[in-house]
Amino acid sequence: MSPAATAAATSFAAAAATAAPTAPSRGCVRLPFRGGPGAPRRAVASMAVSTPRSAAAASFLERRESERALHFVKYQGLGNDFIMVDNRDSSEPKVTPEEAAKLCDRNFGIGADGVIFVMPGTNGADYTMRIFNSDGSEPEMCGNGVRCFARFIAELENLQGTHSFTIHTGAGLIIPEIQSDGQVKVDMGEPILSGPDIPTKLLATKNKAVVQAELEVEGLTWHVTCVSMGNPHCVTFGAKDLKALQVDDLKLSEIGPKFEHHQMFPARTNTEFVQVLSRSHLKMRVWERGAGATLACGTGACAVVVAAVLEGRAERKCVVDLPGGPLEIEWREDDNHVYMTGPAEAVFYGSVVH
Ligand SMILES: N[C@@H](CCC[C@H](N)C(=O)O)C(=O)O
Repeated sequence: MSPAATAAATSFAAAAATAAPTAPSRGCVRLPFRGGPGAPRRAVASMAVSTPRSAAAASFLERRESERALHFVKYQGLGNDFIMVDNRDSSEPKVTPEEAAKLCDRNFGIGADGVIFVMPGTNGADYTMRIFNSDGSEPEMCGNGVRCFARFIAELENLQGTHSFTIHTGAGLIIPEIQSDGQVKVDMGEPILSGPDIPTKLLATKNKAVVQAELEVEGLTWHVTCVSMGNPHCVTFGAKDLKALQVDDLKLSEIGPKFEHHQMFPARTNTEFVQVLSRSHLKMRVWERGAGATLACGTGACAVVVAAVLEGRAERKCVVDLPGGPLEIEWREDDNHVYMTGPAEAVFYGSVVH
């Protein structure tokens, strides 16, 4: 994927700026916003552009019509942003991990925390979700991504109102439900607590789970609880001999990678740093495996509530504040499933040529 083959809205802006004036009845290149300020940016064009066309406009149109054009919609869930690709016609992702990394680059590409593919269902599920992180690695699951996925399906299938889907993921079957207010509630399944299955080499400390285990990072002994929501998470409320974490004070980009690549995590790890505001209100920052500091992490927020319950710090139903906004998380006692509720919205439509 050539970095020069930038998002269509960018190319489109250039094309529109240089296109010769046209009579409205013959069509015009219209830029791009429909609806109010909150409405998604849509690179919308009436394509009957009258001659003469400028070179920029011509090359834009050729690229747009090329068979190699990849159309995408950018979605975000609490600022965790994804390039969504309609991949319903194939079980092979339309872009490679290397291309995904380039697309996610915030300077030389579109910019995103990951690329998500809507694929045909497998194992009886309605759809399959695959995702590449912004470094090109492939995680098993993505909580904010699955909310975006549900809203993207509704858009593709032109569905209005409440709907739920079964989605096959690397973490098993995940069930998002679009609610009447547009929020998406997701049955995220059961947390995995056994060390080798997370995976972590840290030894179990409590009923086969790794709870408040000691982990040496940067000369400090951190207390960590490890949880998999299909993907691995290391949750910490602080280090020995330090007072309670003030998450805003953390130097995340320095400390985050030390956890991510720690030898105790053979598949690397996502790490959540958490401050307890009350027994039903937590505040966290996240360093994501393969994506770095992001504004939100849905699986991370679920892991945080599970860890807080295991450590006796919080109730099973909490609001979790992330830099991008709050998520409602509940770890239900009756079915052992974790439920996550939060927003997801389309913010940008475009195309790239690869
Ligand atoms: N942001 C996501 C998690 C994405 C995957 C993660 N980086 C990993 O490698 O496991 C979420 O909202 O859950």
